[in-house]
Amino acid sequence: MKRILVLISGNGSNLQALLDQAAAGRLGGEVVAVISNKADAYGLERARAAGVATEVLPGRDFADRDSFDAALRQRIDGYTPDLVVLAGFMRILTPALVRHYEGRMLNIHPSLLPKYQGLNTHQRAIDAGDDEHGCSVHFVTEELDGGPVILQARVPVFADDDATTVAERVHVQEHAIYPLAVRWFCDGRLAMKGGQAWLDNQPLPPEGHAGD
Ligand SMILES: Nc1nc2c(c(=O)[nH]1)N[C@@H](CN(C=O)c1ccc(C(=O)N[C@@H](CCC(=O)O)C(=O)O)cc1)CN2
Ligand SMILES: NCC(=O)N[C@@H]1O[C@H](COP(=O)([O-])[O-])[C@@H](O)[C@H]1O
Repeated sequence: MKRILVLISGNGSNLQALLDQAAAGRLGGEVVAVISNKADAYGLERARAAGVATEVLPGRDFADRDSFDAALRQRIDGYTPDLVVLAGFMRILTPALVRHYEGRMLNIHPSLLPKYQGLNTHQRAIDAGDDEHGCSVHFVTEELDGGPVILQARVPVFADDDATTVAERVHVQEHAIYPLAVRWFCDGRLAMKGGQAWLDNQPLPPEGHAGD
């Protein structure tokens, strides 16, 4: 059973999707701990309700990004995870930390990468007049939201949408594709090699695995 550690900063709906799949025996691994950089993250309640260990590491307790990441690495490694999953973890990670977990750290990003790296992606898609938007699961690399894409899901954007309605539509897709990508990793089907995502020993295209 692979050991999965999840990093959060907020609501934790993606964490909940992972917990639900794990409880149903469909994740291929167990969530061994949840670490948040925000003490008020509701995702911590979700983890506790599932009997999963939780820790809080407030960014404000550290003088700089390097010292925070050094402490975070120590906390993470204490759980000896096979996979580290960012699920709404809202901190940019230092190159040293990313290198330590490269190939075994995933992120869910609320856009069709490489479009809209960074924050505020739903409003940016609306402001651009996009009629399609979505989410991407990718390996985490030093380049912010620039890691190789594993899986994407698309949603329509309607004229009367706002950032909240688009976010709700994207969340539904996130909760489907993230557990799938994590399952692929836990089953030994997914890897990062030469800066590319590979599934079943085949390199994935830039947009990730095409839906079935
Ligand atoms: N080195 C990397 N770090 C992180 C990656 C990555 O691919 N490489 N993915 C992000 C996740 N993310 C979007 O998916 C993201 C998270 C946070 C930020 C950001 O600008 N954070 C600010 C603080 C914002 C806040 O506190 O609200 C910061 O850290 O200064 C951008 C994108 C996770 N990290
Ligand atoms: N750049 C990172 C980022 O914006 N991630 C996004 O934060 C949300 C977390 O929701 P959750 O806490 O309910 O899982 C998700 O929509 C995820 O794509």
